[in-house]
Formats: sequence, structure tokens, C-alpha cells
Amino acid sequence: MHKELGRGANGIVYLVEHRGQTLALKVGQDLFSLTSEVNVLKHFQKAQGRVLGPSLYDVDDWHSPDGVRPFYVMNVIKGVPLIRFVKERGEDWLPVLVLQLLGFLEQLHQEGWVFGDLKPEHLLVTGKPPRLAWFDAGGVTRMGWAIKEYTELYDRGCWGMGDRKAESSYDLFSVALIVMHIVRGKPLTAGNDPARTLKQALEETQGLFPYRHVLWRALSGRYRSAQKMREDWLLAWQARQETGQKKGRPAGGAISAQRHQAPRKKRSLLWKLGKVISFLFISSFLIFLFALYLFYQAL
Ligand SMILES: Nc1ncnc2c1ncn2[C@@H]1O[C@H](COP(=O)(O)OP(=O)(O)OP(=O)(O)O)[C@@H](O)[C@H]1O
Repeated sequence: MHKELGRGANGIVYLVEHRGQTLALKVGQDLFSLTSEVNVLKHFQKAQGRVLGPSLYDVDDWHSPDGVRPFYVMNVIKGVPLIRFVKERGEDWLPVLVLQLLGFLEQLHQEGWVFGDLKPEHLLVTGKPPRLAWFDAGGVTRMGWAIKEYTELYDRGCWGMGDRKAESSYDLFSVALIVMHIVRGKPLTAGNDPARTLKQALEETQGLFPYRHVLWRALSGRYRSAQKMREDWLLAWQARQETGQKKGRPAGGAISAQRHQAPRKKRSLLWKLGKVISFLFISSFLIFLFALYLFYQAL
């Protein structure tokens, strides 16, 4: 064992070396929860989508001095935690990663599972081009069953915005709160009036503004599928890019229009000046002629 990679409520994950391979070994607290994680991982073994997740290598028991401890071995997922990635690389990455996450959830839901304990700590960004990766199959629940594991901050039950039945909308609520957490730079807490807290955060946070309708639909459980939220998210992202470009255009457009108008303005001033001068010149010439005529008359 090299070092601890992380720990959570269900166990500790260590970095290990086995036959020249570096792997991650999770030692569980109890057989039941670890077995259910292993079953989920076995299922996903067949279907890994664009979003990376742990791949199962081996399952066994460890006869420790404290008793038998179940463990399983998986690949090491290297990467940067989602929140840190967006902080370091810029918020422009967030919409892309959200699209990847929604694509992954759609696939998961289609296969009859709900992620359950979806939170920033369970999401990493890995590789080039950056791809989202997930940890922790512990919360993954069969569609229609009661959610197995959750974290209060991202759980719609705790927010009073729905029940803990495993369905697509349960995960989509968590996605919306993860986005809000990242853009606001801190997690949101429910307060006395959770729905009002959520609405207020959507209205008051400038970075959320382009996505506020999509996020509110997800928060209020109105998306039947991750795919539909993905489509709306894509449209909102495109609209934001277009308004961003339009916002850029007036500056450039106005400047170039001014550039074209400036000479015209100068020409018209000169033209007016020329007209005045020629008028003065002609009228003084006429006055001179008239004075000359009077002079001859007087002689
Ligand atoms: N395959 C892996 N590669 C690298 N690090 C990992 C891997 N699996 C888990 N970890 C690290 O170990 C931590 C704990 O793992 P995991 O989330 O599976 O445990 P848990 O007990 O189910 O946690 P939680 O209390 O969040 O449900 C993760 O947050 C992650 O940092």
C-alpha cells in the first residue's frame, strides 16, 4: 500500500501496486454496502460511456486483526476535482462539463439506474481533452427504489423539493445544485424557505442568469429526462454565446461605424465652411461692384 487516496462514509481507498500496475483498493466498512457497490461496478463494466468511472479488477476479503473486511480493487482515477478545475481553468469549462454529466446521467437512467449521491466531491476532470470522471458507486440505486445514500446539501428531500424516490429528476436536482455551488463559489443552504432561497440565488447570481430557466426546471422536478435538460442546457449555452458575441459587436460595430462616419462629418463641416466662405466672397465682390457702380454714378 502506498498511500490513502481518500475516505468516505463507506470505506477507505488506498493506492496499491500489483504486478507492476498501480491500482486503487477500497476497504469497506460492511459487506452489504460494498457488495452492492461491486454489483453496480460489474454492471458498468460492460457499458462505459464518455464519462469515466471506476472499473472493477478484483473483489476479496481481508482478514484483519479486527475481523474480516471486504475490499475491491479498481483503476486509479487521476484528475482534478471538478470545483478546482473550473476555478483554475475558467467558468467557460462548466457548460461543457455539465453537458458531459447530463449525457452520462441519461445513459445511466436509460439503463435503469439513478446515481443518487451526486455531489462535487464525486466528480473529477481528467485527461486531455478534459473529461468528467465519477467516483463512488455506493449511492447508485435501481430506478424506482428508495435512494440509498445522499448528501444533505444536494438532496432534494432535505430541500423539501421532492421525495427520495430514485428517478431521473432526483439526479437532475443535484446537478442544478452542483452548478449553483460552483458558480456561486460556495454551497447553498436551504434556510427557512428553500424554494425562495433557490429562486433568489438564481436571480441574484450573474453567472447563473443564462441558465436560470433550465436550473429552475431541474430544481422543481420538471425534467422527465437528463436528455431534455441537456438539450435545454445546450440551447441556453448557445444563446449565452450569441448574446456574448452581440454584446461584443456593438463595441466593434460602433467603433467601426464611427470610423466611417468621422470623415463624412469632417467633409460636411468643410463643405459648410466652404459655402460660407464662398458666400462671403461672392457677396463682398457684389458689394464691391455695387460700390463701384455708385462711384461711377457719382462722378
Ligand atoms: N478509483 C479511484 N481512484 C482515485 N481515487 C479514488 C478512487 N475511488 C475513490 N477515490 C477517492 O477516495 C474518496 C472516497 O471514495 P468513495 O467516494 O468511493 O468512498 P465513500 O465511502 O463511498 O465516500 P462518501 O462518504 O463520499 O460516499 C473519493 O472521494 C476519492 O477522493
